[in-house]
Amino acid sequence: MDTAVLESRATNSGLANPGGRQRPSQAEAEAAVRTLIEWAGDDPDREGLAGTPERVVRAYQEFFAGYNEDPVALLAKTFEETAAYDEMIVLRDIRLESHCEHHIVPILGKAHVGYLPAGRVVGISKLARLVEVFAKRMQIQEALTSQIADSIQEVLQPRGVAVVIEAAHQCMTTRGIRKAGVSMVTSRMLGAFRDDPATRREFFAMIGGPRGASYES
Ligand SMILES: Nc1nc2c(ncn2[C@@H]2O[C@H](COP(=O)(O)OP(=O)(O)OP(=O)(O)O)[C@@H](O)[C@H]2O)c(=O)[nH]1
Ligand SMILES: [Zn+2]
Repeated sequence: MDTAVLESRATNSGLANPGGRQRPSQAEAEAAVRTLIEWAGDDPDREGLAGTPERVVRAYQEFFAGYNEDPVALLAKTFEETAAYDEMIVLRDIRLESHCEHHIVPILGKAHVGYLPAGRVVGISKLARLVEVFAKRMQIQEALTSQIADSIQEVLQPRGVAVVIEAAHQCMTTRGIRKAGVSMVTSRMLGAFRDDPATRREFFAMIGGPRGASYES
């Protein structure tokens, strides 16, 4: 399948970079941060805060770098010389740092990604990079989970994909209801992982089952 077809399929599933709209300039973004500082009740011109708008904008560039990345291109390079390996491939305990789209505060946790190859495999680091591409956007955990699984299914067309995410939402732990220690668990099972209970069980055995919040929340 050529890249154009893959790109259009990814776009149809809402996977492509949703940017495309005209972005404000860096100066406009810094001015917005300055407004928030004033709104919070502090003086943006005092020494400690003078460089803060610029620093916050730089931090946002890191937090939201995923809008500049293309998940389809990331998975495009595959290998077929696998000695006919056709068992499950699982990358577990991928550190996840995202931001919730409702409050723009951190979501911290772990992702586990598995698939059953159909002839070709992808470099294992690419699975972790794929998690990053979608995590470094404003997210809800359900969409993040689906986007990771769906892009692997669309691009690699394996016999199945499984994604599990366990994460703490700081919008629940540090504000609002303030329930520390709560984690949210989401999963997306496609192909054999959805249809075959034994495959699903094998995957959960390989990731050790959702193991609770062993990350900082
Ligand atoms: N389903 C889902 N909900 C999320 C996620 N991240 C944050 N939320 C929730 O999104 C909801 C937003 O609800 P609102 O009532 O609009 O916002 P709010 O008044 O700040 O809500 P509280 O957090 O309850 O104070 C909250 O219940 C959050 O807990 C997520 O990844 N998935
Ligand atoms: Zn939130």
